[in-house]
Amino acid sequence: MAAPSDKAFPVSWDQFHRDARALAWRLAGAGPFEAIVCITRGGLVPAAIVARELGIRLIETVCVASYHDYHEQGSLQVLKDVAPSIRAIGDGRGRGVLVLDDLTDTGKTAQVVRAMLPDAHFATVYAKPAGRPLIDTFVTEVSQDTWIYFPWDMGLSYQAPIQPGTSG
Ligand SMILES: O=P(O)(O)OC[C@H]1O[C@H](OP(=O)(O)OP(=O)(O)O)[C@H](O)[C@@H]1O
Ligand code: HPA
Ligand SMILES: [Mg+2]
Repeated sequence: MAAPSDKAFPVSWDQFHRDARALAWRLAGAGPFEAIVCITRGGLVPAAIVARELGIRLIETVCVASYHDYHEQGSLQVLKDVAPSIRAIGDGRGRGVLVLDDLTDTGKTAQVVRAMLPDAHFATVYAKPAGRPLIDTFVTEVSQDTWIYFPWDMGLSYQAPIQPGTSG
């Protein structure tokens, strides 16, 4: 389970697009990739952006769920495996396949997918130190006690002024 986070790292759509595009620039020299496997659901968003930038049209999902409640990692469940046709790419161990997720935190999700595709190239937009060794390419590292707030989980809301006792 992820420790309750002290720090918040909010990411806007604009920032996420820029960071995902920066990831695509880094991946451009690491291929060629025949297919993307995105880890749902968070991996669907960077997958769309990276696929567009790198001209990849063969997109597969592996469906993994672990954080059932906010901040709490429950038991990790693989709801849908990688299709045999994608597993068969390259040497049958994932060479030539790009695995994408929005972030790695404890690294447990990446570890489960790495067991399916050991030679695939693993990439995330954000990485925390515990998950970092599992990932080949990422853009921004944040500390383990930081919680990343993605734009698809947020909405506009009132912010109290910094100075206590004053109104906005
Ligand atoms: O490195 P870990 O500690 O395993 O955590 C990282 C995973 O947790 C989140 O997914 P989550 O299981 O919450 O599902 P979601 O993508 O559907 O939001 C995130 O999108 C990563 O896939
Ligand atoms: O920091 C995080 N933010 C959003 N989802 C997550 N899932 C694991 N860690 C995180
Ligand atoms: Mg996820």
